[in-house]
Amino acid sequence: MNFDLNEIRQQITQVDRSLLKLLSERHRLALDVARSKEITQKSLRDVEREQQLLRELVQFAENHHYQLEAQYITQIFQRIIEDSVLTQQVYLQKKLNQQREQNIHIAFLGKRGSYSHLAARNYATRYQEELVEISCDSFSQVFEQVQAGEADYGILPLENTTSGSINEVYDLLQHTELSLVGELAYPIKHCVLVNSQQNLTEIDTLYSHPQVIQQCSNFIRTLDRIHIEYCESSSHAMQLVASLNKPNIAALGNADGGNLYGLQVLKTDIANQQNNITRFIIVAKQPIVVAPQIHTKTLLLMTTNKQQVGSLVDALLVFKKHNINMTKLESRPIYGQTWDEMFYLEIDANINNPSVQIALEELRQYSNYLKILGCYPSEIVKPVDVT
Ligand SMILES: C=C(O[C@@H]1C=C(C(=O)O)C=C[C@H]1O)C(=O)O
Repeated sequence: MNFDLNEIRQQITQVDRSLLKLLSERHRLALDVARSKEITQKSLRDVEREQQLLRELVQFAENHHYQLEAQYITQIFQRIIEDSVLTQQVYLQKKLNQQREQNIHIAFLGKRGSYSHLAARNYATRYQEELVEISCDSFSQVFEQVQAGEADYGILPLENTTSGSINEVYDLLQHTELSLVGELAYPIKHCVLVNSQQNLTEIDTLYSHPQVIQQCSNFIRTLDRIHIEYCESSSHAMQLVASLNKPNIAALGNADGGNLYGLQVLKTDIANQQNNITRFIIVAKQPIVVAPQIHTKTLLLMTTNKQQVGSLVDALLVFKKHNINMTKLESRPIYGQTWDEMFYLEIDANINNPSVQIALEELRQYSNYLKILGCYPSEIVKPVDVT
């Protein structure tokens, strides 16, 4: 038995490299699968195959006495499968929409290090593009930059698992000519960021964006006599705290962003909910076509006839009749029309599918106004249930 730490660590490094090599091999095979499905038009996701695969892996480990927990195996392979599905999606979408740009200009709220910036980086990486950053001061500026052709895409947060819908973005969608072309789920991990390692009790002022403050309200309530300074974005807050360089102030933001401004993490994981994820949408000037093999979502904007009793129910029943799953229903006031409401409906559907087109035609009978805001690949890969 060898107990030399350096030597054992060298062996671990070797094993990790072998794992990486195998992961890259699997990644390459996923691309071959995508090419095959491009020809056969077979659905990209095969839940039965995934379940079978996971069950067999757990059984295989058990038969070989690997001493690895079933849950551990399942979680790791669910993550691997997620990468495989998204890799295939990107391949099919790039082929179909003939994206040839070397780099993509993405407009986002805030400065470098904001959550929107980190999500934009993620989106560009997923599509294997070089990101050209276009930092904006407001959500409306993100829309304007894309409209003006300064940016290819705009990235905007639509909802968060802790604080819910981002109304301002929903309202801006009411008036835009842009189309939704994608979505992205980004895990949000809020931290307290400071200039130097001080004690939490020395802090009397917190700087951040209102959404972040709301998402960390339980933690903030535990602090004595704290003053809140609202900022345009969490990155503005981080930059301000870094430039003021005072011991009594802190920014709430993410560790990666804080790092860009030379801030240190004083406390991590301060959000009310551990599972704090923001769903971003990606907007562009032109709509995209989504390959039929891909799990697709469509966002609709609709008003119903208020004079007609049960008009919203009638509208929603159209989806039931056509076996279309609705993933979200949101309502927002219409400015200038007191008590009138605009409905946002997100459905699991591809508008190029003839049966979906029939359903949308039927929906028009129950709506005064109906607009397709966009049809886009769902980039949220729900893990299969293997219990
Ligand atoms: C790779 C495939 O595509 C998807 C990804 C899977 C995987 O990575 O193992 C399994 C089934 C599909 O949901 C496949 O169909 O085999």
